[in-house]
Amino acid sequence: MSSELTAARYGKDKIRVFRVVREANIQHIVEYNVTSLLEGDVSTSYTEADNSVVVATDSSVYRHLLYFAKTSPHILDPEKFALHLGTFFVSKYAHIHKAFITIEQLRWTRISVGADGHEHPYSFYRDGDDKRITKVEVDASAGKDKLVGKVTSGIADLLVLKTSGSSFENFFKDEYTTLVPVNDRIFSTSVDLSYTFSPVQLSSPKDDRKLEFVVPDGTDLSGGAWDGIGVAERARKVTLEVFATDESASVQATLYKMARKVIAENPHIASVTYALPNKHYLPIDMSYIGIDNMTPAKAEVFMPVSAPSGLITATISRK
Ligand SMILES: O=c1[nH]c(=O)c2[nH]c(=O)[nH]c2[nH]1
Repeated sequence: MSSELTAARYGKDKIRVFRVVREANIQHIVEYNVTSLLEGDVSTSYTEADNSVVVATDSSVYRHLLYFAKTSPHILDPEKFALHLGTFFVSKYAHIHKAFITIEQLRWTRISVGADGHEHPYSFYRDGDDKRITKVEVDASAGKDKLVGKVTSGIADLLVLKTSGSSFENFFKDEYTTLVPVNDRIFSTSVDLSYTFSPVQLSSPKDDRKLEFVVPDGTDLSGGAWDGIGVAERARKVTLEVFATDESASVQATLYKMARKVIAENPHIASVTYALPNKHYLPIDMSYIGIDNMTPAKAEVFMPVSAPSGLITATISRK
């Protein structure tokens, strides 16, 4: 039998880090779960037990992440922070050619206080279980002076439900069809969204603490236009608004409207993928006691079904 190593990637997973940024009158926080993985000329560590090529996951990967959490000017901005960290890894280590940084950001929202409901400068609450996800690849395989940053971000676990404004009719029917068409039903899903930015060319930081973003035409986007935080806010808002207001003919049709709007509102987004489980809530048949709970307008008692669910996915790309 013969075999060979065809892929290898290693690093640190489930790194939990919390950072406070203190300004004179306000404090900012982020809580991240980070995965930081490296690829490069490390095959002998697997095939010959040669640890000399291993940038140890503790001493380098984890300790550098902590150092960057303390010093990076981009810590509050997950896309830029991940690009900064990835750029550092592939720049510092000659034999590391790719870095893969995944950041899951937990929600902390400012508490509103007082009669005017103003935002408190240093008190926060968890206002949702959904996470903001950023996946960054920094690719130095074309050369250490030709770094490319590939960024996909999105949302996970955004649980939503509407009690009307959703139908499912006129679907394909054959001898297996038992599903009854409905013009009004509960629609619930746990939104999994990811959107891909156009790749960015990065320059290796001469000073660790800086990171220049340079797009192919030479325009410096470090200031505003390439705005991961803004995209994330708009994408979450569009997702919730379209979900709430669409007269949904199906999960498929609503998904498509959401994705098109995310692309229309965000010029740097090249494609959008949604994965939407159709979390079924089944009306209970109460005809045994003479009560109509099955016609859509009279359906009030439902059984939430945890499994199975439908799963509707699609990718919509900019033309
Ligand atoms: O919105 C829906 N899409 C489907 O593809 C489907 N299939 C199904 O049984 N119910 C639904 N609902």
